[in-house]
Amino acid sequence: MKLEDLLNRIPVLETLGDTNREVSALTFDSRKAVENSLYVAIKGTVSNGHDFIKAAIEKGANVIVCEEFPNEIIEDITYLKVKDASKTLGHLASNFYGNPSSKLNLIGITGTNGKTSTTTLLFDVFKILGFKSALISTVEYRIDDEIIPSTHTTPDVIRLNQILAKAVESGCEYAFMEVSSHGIHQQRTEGLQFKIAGFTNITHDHLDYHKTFAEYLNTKKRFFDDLNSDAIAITNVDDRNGNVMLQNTKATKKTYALKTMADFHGKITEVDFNGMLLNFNGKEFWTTVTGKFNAYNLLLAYAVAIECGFHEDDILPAMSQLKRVKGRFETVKSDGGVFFVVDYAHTPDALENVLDSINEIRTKNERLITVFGCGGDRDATKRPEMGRIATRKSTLAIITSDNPRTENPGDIIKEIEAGVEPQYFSKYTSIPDRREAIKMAIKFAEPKDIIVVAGKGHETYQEINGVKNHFDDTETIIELARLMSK
Ligand SMILES: CC(=O)N[C@H]1[C@@H](OP(=O)(O)OP(=O)(O)OC[C@H]2O[C@@H](n3ccc(=O)[nH]c3=O)[C@H](O)[C@@H]2O)O[C@H](CO)[C@@H](O)[C@@H]1O[C@H](C)C(=O)N[C@@H](C)C(=O)N[C@H](CCC(=O)O)C(=O)O
Ligand SMILES: Nc1ncnc2c1ncn2[C@@H]1O[C@H](COP(=O)(O)OP(=O)(O)OP(=O)(O)O)[C@@H](O)[C@H]1O
Ligand SMILES: N[C@H](CCC[C@H](N)C(=O)O)C(=O)O
Ligand SMILES: [Mg+2]
Repeated sequence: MKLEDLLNRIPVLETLGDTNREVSALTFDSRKAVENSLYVAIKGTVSNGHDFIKAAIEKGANVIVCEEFPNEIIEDITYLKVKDASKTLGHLASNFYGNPSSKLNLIGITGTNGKTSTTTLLFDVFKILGFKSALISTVEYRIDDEIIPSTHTTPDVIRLNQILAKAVESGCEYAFMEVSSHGIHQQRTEGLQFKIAGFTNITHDHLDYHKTFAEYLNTKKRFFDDLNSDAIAITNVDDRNGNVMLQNTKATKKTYALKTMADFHGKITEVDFNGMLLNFNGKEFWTTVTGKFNAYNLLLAYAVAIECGFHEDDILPAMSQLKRVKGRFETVKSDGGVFFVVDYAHTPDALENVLDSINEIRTKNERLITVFGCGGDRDATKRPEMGRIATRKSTLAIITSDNPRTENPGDIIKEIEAGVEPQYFSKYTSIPDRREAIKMAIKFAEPKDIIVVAGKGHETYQEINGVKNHFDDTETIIELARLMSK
């Protein structure tokens, strides 16, 4: 593509060198620069991309976009100075890939919990309705039936535009994507044109990165602040910060709730391990997707589908056919009658919701055993809170490991234990090896008891010191339950 076309509507403060040249590719990583590519120097969390300008040129980049010109200016290279390189990258990526986000209906979902669930439910509903869509999620990226492995919940803006361009080319009319707070903060969604933005909820997570809850909240809000006036913003007004999200948006505002008045109002009529009987805006339907929190995800998906122009008489029957989302309140019943719930709850709020959902369903004759841990190199303040919640809400909590990464598993466990209240000291035990922890839960369980294995959901690995060893909660449960004939 011609550099002059690529720069269409992008403000440049100062130019050195010739702008009449072809650009073969875009990159923000010097190691991935190729012949005649354009390298954008970004100030990151660990290093500064400006230090790699020379390395990018050595690999073939001949256009450099940066916030400060380097000391050494090389002949035949074009240097463009911009105010904000990250922001500029977003607009360059959109231009380079032909502005794909404006050629389909892009729907972004943000919030602490429920993004993967809601986007996946939407992708599945639209498939049932007969539409081809793209999905960008923590679990996987999809272009209709094609599955692309996921690296980030919200990938970088070049990758995003690549996927969206491919989706447009494949005839997708919709794209459902998760918008993480890291993604917003690092401007990975810059330049994308969202048709609808949805908010699930906001609770404690990622304070290692955002430092304070106020900053985390503000980052999420920025996604709505940046929407165009022709977009639609849908928020959960049962969440105490639901309205905050829409304070400064130019988009049309819509609300959904189970507890309060809202444009989209839902009610749970019945809920058990097999599914839920729900009532959305006065119409009842049954779904096998269960767990109280999933009523919120389904309601947001319903609101999005209505705002896309579909009729409730088409949406609700499609919702009745939905399957559960991988690793989100997935249930397994062993031959011995023990009930397992595998769930990706890795935040205090998510764990509380899962345990509350089960406690509302169970008759209390059965015991609830919770196996969980907390990730290493992630927000450590979640740890004591999760320890407190698990012991408060279960008959027995077994504290174990969940991706220790570079941390010592024993130290993480100690931080979780520190949150257990004295009256519950007898309600927990700690077993660092996750397989052994699940084994202990099964040994302890009697028919009809419920074992929740939380934190890893769909994950198929346990990450220790940069190595991802195969580990799958569901697989381990099935194997151990069979071996132990429970
Ligand atoms: C903390 C964080 O989010 N880091 C992301 C960030 O990297 P960074 O800012 O640390 O990059 P850096 O190492 O400081 O480098 C700065 C710049 O120099 C460039 N560089 C660096 C070295 C070199 O030799 N040459 C070079 O050009 C880098 O490409 C970069 O542009 O930008 C990179 C490119 O987009 C991301 O891949 C990277 O994600 C890391 C791997 C990551 O683990 N991120 C997680 C925390 C994340 O983003 N998670 C969220 C939310 C998860 C959820 O709760 O769902 C997600 O959306 O996945
Ligand atoms: N609407 C919701 N409200 C509260 N908790 C939820 C909700 N939806 C899901 N959860 C809980 O959060 C867990 C993670 O759900 P999901 O993967 O959909 O969230 P996410 O926002 O994509 O998370 P991540 O930040 O890891 O991408 C679920 O396993 C469940 O325990
Ligand atoms: N996207 C989240 C997922 C956490 C999942 C949990 N299993 C862990 O490793 O902490 C994160 O990277 O913080
Ligand atoms: Mg997710």
